[in-house]
Amino acid sequence: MRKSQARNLVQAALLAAVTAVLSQIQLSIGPVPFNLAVLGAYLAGMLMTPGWAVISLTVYMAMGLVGVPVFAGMMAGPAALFGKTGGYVIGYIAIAGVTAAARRLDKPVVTALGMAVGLLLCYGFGTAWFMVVTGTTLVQSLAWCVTPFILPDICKAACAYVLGRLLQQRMAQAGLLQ
Ligand SMILES: O=C(O)CCCC[C@@H]1SC[C@@H]2NC(=O)N[C@@H]21
Repeated sequence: MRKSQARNLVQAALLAAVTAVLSQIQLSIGPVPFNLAVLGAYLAGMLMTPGWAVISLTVYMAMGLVGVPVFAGMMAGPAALFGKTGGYVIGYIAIAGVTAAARRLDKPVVTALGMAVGLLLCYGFGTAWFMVVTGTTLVQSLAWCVTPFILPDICKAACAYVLGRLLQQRMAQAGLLQ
């Protein structure tokens, strides 16, 4: 295995682990919890190529699927992934991939747009999944799955942008950035 590939693997694993930890910083505010997993997905997008960002969040999802308690509230297993909030976990992969693809163009506005598109995809998967699993109407699902999170999730995106830029600079100095 080439050195750069090994480095990418380690970074992807680290960001999956960071997302797992951030996912546990949560508040139960209704059927969908508030947590910081989205921040982990954004950081993966800020720090890795699109392919590796997608791999990182897929590893996060796979860890949860096989029983590692990485989902919100230390949940794990197929029942958790296919439960009412499982759609967001697919959405994290979209956030990481779209953010990373937008960041490649190296324009703050494009990165912000990519972050917004990723979040919309995450909300789309999360809400559709929630509706299918619970049989809730669209209006009620949006009230539970999207409305309470818009402002906090924008703040998470802004934090990830600032933190990501700082880490990018440090990683570039250390020769770790692609
Ligand atoms: O069961 C899980 O691990 C998924 C939890 C999903 C929480 C979603 S992610 C987008 C939105 N922002 C939050 O803080 N909570 C919801």
